[in-house]
Amino acid sequence: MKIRKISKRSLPNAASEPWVDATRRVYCEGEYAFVPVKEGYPFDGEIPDRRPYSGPGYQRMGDTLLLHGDAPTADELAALIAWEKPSCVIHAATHEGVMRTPKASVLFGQPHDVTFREAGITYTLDPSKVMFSQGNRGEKLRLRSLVKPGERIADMFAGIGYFTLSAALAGGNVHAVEINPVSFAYLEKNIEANDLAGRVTPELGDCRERLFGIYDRILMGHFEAPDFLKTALDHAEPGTVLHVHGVGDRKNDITETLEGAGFTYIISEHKVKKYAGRLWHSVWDVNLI
Ligand SMILES: C[S@+](CC[C@H](N)C(=O)[O-])C[C@H]1O[C@@H](n2cnc3c(N)ncnc32)[C@H](O)[C@@H]1O
Repeated sequence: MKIRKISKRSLPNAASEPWVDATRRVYCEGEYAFVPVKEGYPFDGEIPDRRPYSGPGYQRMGDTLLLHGDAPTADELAALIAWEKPSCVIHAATHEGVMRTPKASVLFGQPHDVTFREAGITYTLDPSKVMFSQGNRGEKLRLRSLVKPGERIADMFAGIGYFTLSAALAGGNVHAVEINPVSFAYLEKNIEANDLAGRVTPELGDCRERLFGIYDRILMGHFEAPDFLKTALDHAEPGTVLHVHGVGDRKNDITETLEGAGFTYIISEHKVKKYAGRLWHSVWDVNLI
């Protein structure tokens, strides 16, 4: 690949130059950027073409990469590090227990807090300590489109603010309950960072004991959420909407609990993301009528 060697600082100015081959990636080392040059333009030298990374999928969070599923081979890991130049690579084989704590092994570097933006929201977390799924992005955006300003909302499983921040950004007043003190500390940080302190009341504890009064909308972003539905219904009335997450087919469990509690309802199912094998992570929207 033909390149021109320029300082990294002048990279933004160079982006619109006619000689830049924008179909290839710029390679950076230290203070310098090696910018691919189009055919027919002067160049400073040639470097070997880098083969695009083609190993297992990953999430980038700040300068840290997170892989799920099977651990990468040594060659795949080396290729990923060469391609992305992260400061840390973490493999989370699975998430454990009710707190959904990552079962993480560090493959490269030292885990640390990372800050990144997703759909206009800033998140800080340490991916080796708490979970974050980019697969929930569509559901967060859907939630944002549903929430109306001033709604009283309970988030029973707030985590680091996965759904709380989206609901608050849309104008809801969110009571955000989280049982894990590590996640809770990030939740508080993320509320501040997004200037949402006026709209979110965070509370550390078990949602089965912490909900208070009646809500217009109840967020139940946990795979075992159908088992918590009775608690949620104690804080609901006709007009309340519940978003009950689960893995596999939990619709019958949900409707049985609703009918047992004497509610009439409309229920609709939305797929969030593939979970494992043929299983889906879904959310059932329940409108109480
Ligand atoms: C955010 S994670 C699940 C996220 C998302 N549904 C996913 O896996 O794609 C669920 C959160 O609920 C919290 N949690 C579990 N049981 C709880 C309880 N009884 N009360 C409050 N929070 C709880 C966990 O600590 C965890 O942070």
